[in-house]
Amino acid sequence: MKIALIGYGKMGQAIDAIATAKGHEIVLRIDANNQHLLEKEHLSQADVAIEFTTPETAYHNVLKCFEAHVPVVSGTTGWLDKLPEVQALCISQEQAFLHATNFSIGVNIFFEVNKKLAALMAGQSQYDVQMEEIHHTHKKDAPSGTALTLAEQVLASVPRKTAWSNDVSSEPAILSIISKRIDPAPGTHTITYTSAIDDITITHTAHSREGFAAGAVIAAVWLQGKTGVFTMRDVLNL
Ligand SMILES: NC(=O)C1=CN([C@@H]2O[C@H](COP(=O)(O)OP(=O)(O)OC[C@H]3O[C@@H](n4cnc5c(N)ncnc54)[C@H](OP(=O)(O)O)[C@@H]3O)[C@@H](O)[C@H]2O)C=CC1
Ligand SMILES: O=C(O)C1=N[C@H](C(=O)O)C[C@H](O)C1
Repeated sequence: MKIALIGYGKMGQAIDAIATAKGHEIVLRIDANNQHLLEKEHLSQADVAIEFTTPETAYHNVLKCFEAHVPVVSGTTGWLDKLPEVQALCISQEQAFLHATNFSIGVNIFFEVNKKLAALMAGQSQYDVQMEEIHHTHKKDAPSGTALTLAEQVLASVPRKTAWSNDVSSEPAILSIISKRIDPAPGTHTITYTSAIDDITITHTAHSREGFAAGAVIAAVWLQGKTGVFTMRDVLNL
C-alpha cells in the first residue's frame, strides 16, 4: 500500500517505522514545511493518507485529502468541534474517512470496559466518579481526545453526571477530568469510582507509541476500497 504521511512528528515517524517494516511504501512525508505536497497532483499518488498533525491543521488536511479523493485516517485530537462537518462532507462526497481518538487495540478494548462499568454504576449513586489522564509535556490539547471519549461514555450512562470539566469540581453533577503533563508519558487514562466503603479503578497505560502507530496502519489497510465514515470500533468489530 502507498501511504502519504501528513504530519511527521512523533506519531508520523512511529507510523513510518511500522508501516515500512510491514512492507508498505511511504510516498509522501508532509509537515509544516512542505505544504505544497497537500495538492491533488502529489496526494493522488497515495492509496491512503494517515494524518497526525495539530488541532489547528487537521480540518484543512482532511479536506485536502477529500479534494484528491484519497481515503484518510486521522488520529489528530483537539478538533472535535469540526468533526461533524467533515463527516457530513465525507458522506455527501462519497469519500472515506476514519477518525479515532486512540488507535491502540488496548484502549479500544478499554473503551468497551468503561462503557460496561458505567452502565453497572448507573444506579449506584453512592459512588462518585472522576477521571485522570497523564501525557508528555509537548501535548497541545487537554483533556486528551481519549479522555473525552471516555467521558462521553460515562455521561451517556451515568445520569447523575451531566457535563465534564477539566479541573477538580465540587459540583456533584460535574465529571472532573484531571490532566497531568509529565515526561515521557505516552498516555495513561484512569477512571475511579469512589464511595465511603470502597473504590473501583480502571487504568490503561501505554508503554510507548507503538500501539497507536500499529493501530493506524491496521486502520489504513482496512479502509481500502470502502467509502463512508468509520472509527476504530468498526475496524476491530467491537
Ligand atoms: N489517535 C491516536 O491514537 C493518537 C493521537 N495523537 C494525536 O496526534 C497528533 C500529533 O501528535 P504527535 O505526532 O505526538 O505531535 P508532534 O507535535 O510530534 O507532530 C506534529 C506534526 O504535525 C506537523 N504539522 C504541523 N502543521 C502541519 C500542517 N499544516 N500540515 C502537515 N503537518 C503539519 C508538524 O510539523 P513541524 O514539526 O514541521 O511543525 C509535526 O511534524 C496530536 O493531536 C495528538 O494528540 C497522538 C498519539 C496517538
Ligand atoms: O498526544 C498524544 O500523545 C496522545 N494523544 C491522544 C489523545 O489525545 O488521547 C492519544 C494518546 O493518548 C496519545
